[in-house]
Amino acid sequence: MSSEFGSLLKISVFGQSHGRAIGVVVDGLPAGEAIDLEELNAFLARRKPGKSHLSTARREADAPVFLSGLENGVTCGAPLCAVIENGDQHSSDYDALQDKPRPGHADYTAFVKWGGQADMRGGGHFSGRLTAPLCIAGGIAKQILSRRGVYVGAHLQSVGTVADALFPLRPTKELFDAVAAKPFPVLDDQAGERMQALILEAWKNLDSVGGVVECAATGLPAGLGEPMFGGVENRLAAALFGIPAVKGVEFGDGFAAARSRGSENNDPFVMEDGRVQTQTNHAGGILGGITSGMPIVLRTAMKPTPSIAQPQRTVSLSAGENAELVIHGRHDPCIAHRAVPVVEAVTAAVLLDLLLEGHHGTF
Ligand SMILES: Cc1cc2nc3c(=O)[nH]c(=O)nc-3n(C[C@H](O)[C@H](O)[C@H](O)COP(=O)(O)O)c2cc1C
Ligand SMILES: C=C(O[C@@H]1CC(C(=O)O)=C[C@@H](OP(=O)(O)O)[C@H]1O)C(=O)O
Repeated sequence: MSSEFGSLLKISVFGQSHGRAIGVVVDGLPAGEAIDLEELNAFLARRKPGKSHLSTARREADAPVFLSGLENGVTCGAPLCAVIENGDQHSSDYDALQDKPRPGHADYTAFVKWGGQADMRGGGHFSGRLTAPLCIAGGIAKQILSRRGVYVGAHLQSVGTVADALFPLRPTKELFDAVAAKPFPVLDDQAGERMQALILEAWKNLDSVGGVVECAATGLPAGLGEPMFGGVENRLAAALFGIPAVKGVEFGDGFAAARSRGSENNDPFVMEDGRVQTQTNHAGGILGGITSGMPIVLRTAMKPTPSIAQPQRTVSLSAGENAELVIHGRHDPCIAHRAVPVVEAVTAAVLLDLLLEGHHGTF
């Protein structure tokens, strides 16, 4: 199934942006885990639409209802199912798009694949809206991981050409919490101001802008993962590319490593506190697909929002001729800042799955 990922921890996301509800089934959660619903709701609120002029004007409560798997706030071992009702759909915004696919969105490919049956209102099943249930699963995974000393955090590393600082060599839980508490999730607030100005400038010009999310995970043991196709990078990348608008994933220095020398890029091993560690972390905590015990560091490149309000060239599918398209509706002028908790969620889900494998499904 294409909307499902995971090995022992299977996460299946369902629904369409303008359908009645969206939701998630999480199978394989260890039993007996208390889930702090206040903390989970605060996590979901970080992604929620309609909070400011920097995001889509669609307003949703994003309040999950748990149908199974959670009894008195504790996981019971059965598959957990949570749904979020959709409440603020403006489906008429999408009437004209049935015939004229939006450049950069999935309208055309969904039309080809599903023979014109695709529900593309609000992006349908391809919508960024589906990242809300993903955050339910990942928010739960984050709580289970943090109880075991594994912390996952992220920040907006760039918008357009404006860059935030990078995470330090050893990011702490306190740093992750501090960024998560900010209305705009950056390390350097001055860079954050410039990013926000850039997003507004793009929006005023009926345009959109892309960005990069940097994510790190600390506290993982060395030795998780498999070589070749079962590597930690492979597993993370496969899931991260499921987030709409992700067009690139890099680990450690990623593409910059290709411009560096071995003498710069190798991370020297040292004994510290009786453990093998590395002095630098160009590898992003993964060697040969297997965790080294250093923090995992990854970055996702988010493209600029495809739905922009300027006139664009497209085609009329019914007439088979070129056409012009002007999109009316409520869209994010930038996706990347709202994707920060989503990248955390997906990373946490994959890492919990990997840890469960090492512990035969329970730990
Ligand atoms: C949190 C989030 C919000 C998004 N908001 C919008 C939006 O308002 N308008 C839009 O056209 N695309 C938006 N997208 C991106 C589209 O869903 C995505 O580009 C589209 O489904 C095509 O998938 P692809 O870009 O991965 O190829 C959003 C994505 C995410 C993750
Ligand atoms: C609703 C959310 O984002 C939506 C993601 C999205 C898309 O095409 O991905 C398009 C917009 O949908 P609509 O036209 O219905 O307002 C966004 O608002 C959300 O993130 O919860």
